[in-house]
Amino acid sequence: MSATLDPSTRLLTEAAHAKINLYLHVTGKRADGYHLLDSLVVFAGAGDRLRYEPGPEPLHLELAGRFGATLGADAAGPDNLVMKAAAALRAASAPTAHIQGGRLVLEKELPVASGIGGGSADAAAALRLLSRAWQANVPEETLLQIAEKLGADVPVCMASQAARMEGIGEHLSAAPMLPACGMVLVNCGQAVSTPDVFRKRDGAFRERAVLPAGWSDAQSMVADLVKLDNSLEVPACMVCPPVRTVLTSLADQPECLLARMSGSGATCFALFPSSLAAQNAAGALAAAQPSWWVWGGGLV
Ligand SMILES: C[C@@](CO)(OP(=O)(O)O)[C@H](O)COP(=O)(O)OP(=O)(O)OC[C@H]1O[C@@H](n2ccc(N)nc2=O)[C@H](O)[C@@H]1O
Ligand SMILES: Nc1ncnc2c1ncn2[C@@H]1O[C@H](COP(=O)(O)OP(=O)(O)O)[C@@H](O)[C@H]1O
Repeated sequence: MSATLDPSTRLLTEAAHAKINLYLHVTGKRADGYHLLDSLVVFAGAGDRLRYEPGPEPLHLELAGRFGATLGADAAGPDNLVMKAAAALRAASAPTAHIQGGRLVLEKELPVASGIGGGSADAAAALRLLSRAWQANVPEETLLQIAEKLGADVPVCMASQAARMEGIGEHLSAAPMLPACGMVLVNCGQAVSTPDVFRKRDGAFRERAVLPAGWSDAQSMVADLVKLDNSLEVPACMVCPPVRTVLTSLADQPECLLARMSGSGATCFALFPSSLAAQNAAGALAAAQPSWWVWGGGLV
């Protein structure tokens, strides 16, 4: 059945969840300048949402949501990662595919250029959604190659499930069994450029982490995570000093188990024993700092 005949909204919407790096070790650097990473990636309930209404060509994108306007004037054009994903999928689709135009609406609820991979999650959501809607029939392996070309974080966002990420982001393996826990995300409002932060990183490379098969509770996970770190936290603080204030504010919250920066920043996360504890902390932080973006809840 073609996507135009299918009235199901579920088929034509996709969540683009925030990607959080529980730790991020920069373990080396490739000849082309890209950095080798070792990271445990999880996905938070927070996210953007992508909707598709199939229609005549051309395909166009509309931006909505809290951060829809932050992306800039040309943001809905061909440089948007959603449109890049659509173009790449169109080129790789099977001859039998039902490619259409119509309207994509991106509800942008995640802060932009903030270390939680919002753009990457949007690109992955577009690949999942349009593959289905267009019956593109693109092999999984080709989809992952397309994802890799769109950005280092896009492959892990395809499944949107906890994973260990290595290489420059293309080597994915199973994450340890994760315990239930709560998470708070805070962004101070300053966009941070990923290449700038990588450029500022200095000093020895970190080793690949040794991880257990799983953790039974949040406390034992944190006991291991504190031995690891985010290699980009120090350079990100040089680029964006308010990250330090955010980390201190998170660590000061009752029941906070760990406060750390995600990706290349500036968004920081804190782990809590439960979603309820995280929601309480998020409420307190949002009241104290109305200009910050604050989210509290659980993992996907
Ligand atoms: C640092 C991480 C960690 O998860 O997250 P974010 O801060 O972006 O969320 C990612 O590796 C970012 O992935 P992504 O944002 O897709 O990066 P890309 O667009 O591919 O690359 C942007 C730029 O970052 C640098 N880069 C990125 C990834 C990597 N492994 N090494 C790098 O040196 C390069 O200068 C590159 O030109
Ligand atoms: N759909 C999109 N959402 C966010 N950023 C996008 C999107 N499309 C293109 N970009 C560009 O990608 C860059 C990285 O964005 P983002 O994925 O939010 O960063 P990060 O991975 O650090 O959270 C931004 O500077 C923005 O200009």
